[in-house]
This record gives sequence, C-alpha cells and structure tokens, in this order.
Amino acid sequence: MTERQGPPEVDRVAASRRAVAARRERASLKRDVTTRVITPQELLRRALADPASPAGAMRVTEFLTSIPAIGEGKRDRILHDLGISPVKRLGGLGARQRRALLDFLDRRWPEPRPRAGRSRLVVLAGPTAVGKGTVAAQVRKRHPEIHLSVSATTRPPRPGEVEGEHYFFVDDAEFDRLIASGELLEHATVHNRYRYGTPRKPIVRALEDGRTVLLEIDLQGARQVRAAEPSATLVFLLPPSWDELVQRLVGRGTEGEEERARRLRTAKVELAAQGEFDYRVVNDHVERAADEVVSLVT
Ligand SMILES: Nc1nc2c(ncn2[C@@H]2O[C@H](COP(=O)(O)OP(=O)(O)O)[C@@H](O)[C@H]2O)c(=O)[nH]1
Ligand SMILES: Nc1ncnc2c1ncn2[C@@H]1O[C@H](COP(=O)(O)OP(=O)(O)O)[C@@H](O)[C@H]1O
Repeated sequence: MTERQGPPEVDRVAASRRAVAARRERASLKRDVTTRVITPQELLRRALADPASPAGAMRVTEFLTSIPAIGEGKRDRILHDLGISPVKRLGGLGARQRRALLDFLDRRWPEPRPRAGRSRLVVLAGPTAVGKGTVAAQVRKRHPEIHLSVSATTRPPRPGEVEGEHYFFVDDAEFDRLIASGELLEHATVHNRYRYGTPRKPIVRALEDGRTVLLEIDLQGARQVRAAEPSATLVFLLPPSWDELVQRLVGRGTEGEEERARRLRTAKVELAAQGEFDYRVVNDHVERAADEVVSLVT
C-alpha cells in the first residue's frame, strides 16, 4: 500500500510545527517577565507593535500570571477592574484596554527613569555571565581615556587572568587589612563565596584627573557606591533573554553545575533590583552595548 501525502496533510504538519514553535516562544517570553529580564510593559509594547508576534498571541491571563506576585485570584480581579475579557490576546486589546493595562503596570511597576546630576563615577552591574567583563573590556578598548577599576578579590585566579589587570588576588588576611585601613570604597561577599572590593585610591586619583571611572561590581557594591556617592551613575546590564543568560553561563565553561545553579539564584535577586539603577542596557551585541554605556556616561 502506498501512502499519499496530500497537501492538506503537509499543511497540517507545518501548522502544528509552527504552533509548537510559537508556544515555545511564548513560554520563553513569560520566563523573561517572571525572571524580570524584561518588564511587563516591554512585553506589552512588543505585542501591540506586532499583534501577529508570539507576544501578540499571548493571552492576557498568561501575561498577568507571568508577572511576579500576580496569582490567579489577583489576575481575575485585575481583569475585572480593567474591564478586559480573560479570553483576550494581548495583540487584540482595544485602545482603551491597552491604556488601562499600561497605566496599571506603570503604577504597579514603575520603569526606572534617569536621574539628573550624574557624576563620572559609573557602576556597571548585572547578573552573572550577562557579559559585564566583556562589555567593560570593550569600553576600555574603544575608550582608553576611561579608567576601569581593578578590584581586589579572595577568589583564586582563573587560567589566563593576570594579577593587577583582571584583579588583585589577595588572601583573606590581606582583604581584612584592606577593609580595616579604609582602602576599599566598597566590598562584598559575592555568590556567598569570595570577597571582592574596589580600591579607593586609584579611583579618587582618576576622578581628580577629570577621567570617567567605570566599576564593574555586583549589586551589593552598587548599593554601597550609591550610598557613599549619591551622584554616581548606575547602569544595569541585561541579557536579551533568560535563556540566553543561561547559555552564556554554560558556554563560558568556567563553573561547574553546582556553582552555575548558585550564580543563577543570585542572578534572579539581581534582576529583581534593576529598578534601583539609572539606566538599563541590553547586552545583545558587545560593541553596541559598549557604545550605549559610553553614550550614557560621557
Ligand atoms: N562588590 C563588588 N563586586 C565585585 C567587585 N569585583 C567584581 N565583583 C563582582 O563579583 C562577581 C563575580 O565576579 P567573577 O568572579 O569575576 O565572576 P564573573 O563575573 O562571573 O566573571 C561579579 O558580579 C562581579 O561584578 C568589587 O570590587 N566589588
Ligand atoms: N553580547 C554577547 N553575545 C554573546 N555572548 C556574549 C556577549 N557578551 C558576552 N558574551 C559571552 O558570555 C560569557 C559571559 O561573559 P562575561 O563577560 O564573562 O560575563 P560577566 O562578567 O557578566 O560574568 C562569555 O563567554 C562571553 O564571551
């Protein structure tokens, strides 16, 4: 018996493949909102710009429950209050419903607005493996006039890391001494593991010389710098998606599975704090992201 594959069946197979791919993309977008890689407003803007996109095809119910702290009960109350039917897809919202939903999101989760009166002390932070080191190195390559701070750390050097260039590698006793003598502008234990700190003197000197200073440090350090120097400019580097962040961490190959899991837990905490920063830059392409960082601070 011969099997005939008529065009309708071919179409069905293709349609079902497309449906699976679209479902996967919607799941990935939901993860991005849940992990706060993108704001709900950003997802909604994408849906409205292209109703046929995976974002546009997302049901308003799925959208709302992907937002941290919105469960099914709250979701239904919100939809009722905003006068939106639960069967609606984001791309199919009417003009009044879009406005109502965007206003609601802006009240609930205001997007960071740049502050006035920034200084040339710039902090670049962001989750593990987002590419902070790579982008900072690109900034230095393109703009040697920008002073890149070299931190002290109790972490052992990775292969290829150079003392005084990537870090000052010190033991616990020396780190204690640096803290006690006030030689660190800020310091923190990162990923519950090793200690890292920013030597104060080179920064003060570079700022006195009129140079822009870039610190590539973690969230705790960024908060300390803001407290010590409120006019500092805080930039948060974001991955294009949560899945891409995981890929970069795995692809770098410098941590085992347990350490990667630990870092991803910290990453969720850091992503949740991005609203404290003055600017957010997506590290999609290294050169573009480096240019954006420079344009924000010079
Ligand atoms: N607070 C603080 N964090 C730092 C400092 N230097 C590096 N870090 C952060 O420590 C974390 C771990 O750095 P590292 O061990 O080089 O790993 P990687 O960032 O995954 O390449 C990163 O989030 C860095 O931004 C510092 O001087 N102070
Ligand atoms: N824009 C990018 N696109 C693709 N891969 C990137 C990008 N930026 C960085 N990477 C890669 O991601 C991995 C993590 O980058 P790294 O600079 O070590 O991150 P971090 O300093 O934030 O921990 C590295 O393998 C790096 O080559």
